[in-house]
Amino acid sequence: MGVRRGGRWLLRPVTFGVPEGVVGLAGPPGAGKSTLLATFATLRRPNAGLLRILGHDISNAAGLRAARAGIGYLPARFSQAESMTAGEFVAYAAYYKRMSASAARSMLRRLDLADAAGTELALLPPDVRLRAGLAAACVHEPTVLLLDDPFGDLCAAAEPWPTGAAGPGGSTLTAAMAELFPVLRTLAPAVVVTADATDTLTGWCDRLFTLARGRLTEQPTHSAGARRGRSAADRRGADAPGRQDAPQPQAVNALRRRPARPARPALPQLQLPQLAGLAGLRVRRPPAGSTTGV
Ligand SMILES: Nc1ncnc2c1ncn2[C@@H]1O[C@H](COP(=O)(O)OP(=O)(O)OP(=O)(O)O)[C@@H](O)[C@H]1O
Repeated sequence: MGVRRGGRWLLRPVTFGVPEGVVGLAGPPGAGKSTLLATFATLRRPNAGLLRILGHDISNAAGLRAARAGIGYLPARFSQAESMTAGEFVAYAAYYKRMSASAARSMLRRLDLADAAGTELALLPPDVRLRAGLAAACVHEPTVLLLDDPFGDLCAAAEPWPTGAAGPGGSTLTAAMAELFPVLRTLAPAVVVTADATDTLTGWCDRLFTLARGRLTEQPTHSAGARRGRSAADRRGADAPGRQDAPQPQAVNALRRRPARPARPALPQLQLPQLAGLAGLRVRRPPAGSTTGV
């Protein structure tokens, strides 16, 4: 199939298949990754050729309906829902997928979101917010999971801070990826995940492709074991002996090529009761022995 947009081929007509496992798709901004993923998600039609999903030809209504039932799709910017709590967001997804509220609750538990369920998406750290997005995309247990730039916020959070101070850094990103990728593998038999930088996905996927100037090219994936070994080393901490001589993780090198973000004004450090007061809420103290803290 082929995909065109804005008068040019984003994917020149080509025959290919997406196998089981985790398939990475990397390419520079504007290369067409989001458009290709939206095509896989059946939100767009191919401009040439035929697209079959799970054996269904999506050019007829019955095939389209059957294919859609097996697809989970997380667009790049689901943050429009940021004033919803994680629990509301997953419940809303369940409602639209005609799943029960208990399916939503079970997915929240499965993605370790029970404590975060009552917190607005905007207030959650990027990795937890991503897990909420995954829970919403997978509440109906899809066979094909399409994730558009899911690590974008994590990558941005790992950038050095514009003040010049060291940010959380690539080791935090690598540790988060080391936790997220095994989870991704359990969510659907086939997972397609995009990123701007190839290095972000190298070592994590079973197959890795780049999309540039309308062509898909398969790249070496390197072994996931090497990546796991590196993340274990990263988690041992920046002060570990020999750390400074060690090669930088590839993900960090990729981040360095990103343009710096504008500086954010420093926020005063407020305690929970003050924040709640600003929002007009009353804070209930947790019962003694509670681990949630709120
Ligand atoms: N609404 C539109 N109308 C016309 N052309 C568009 C439109 N949106 C995007 N395009 C074109 O499609 C190209 C691919 O956009 P797409 O968002 O799929 O790229 P991408 O690789 O996902 O990039 P990014 O990571 O920046 O989202 C863009 O370079 C642009 O030329």
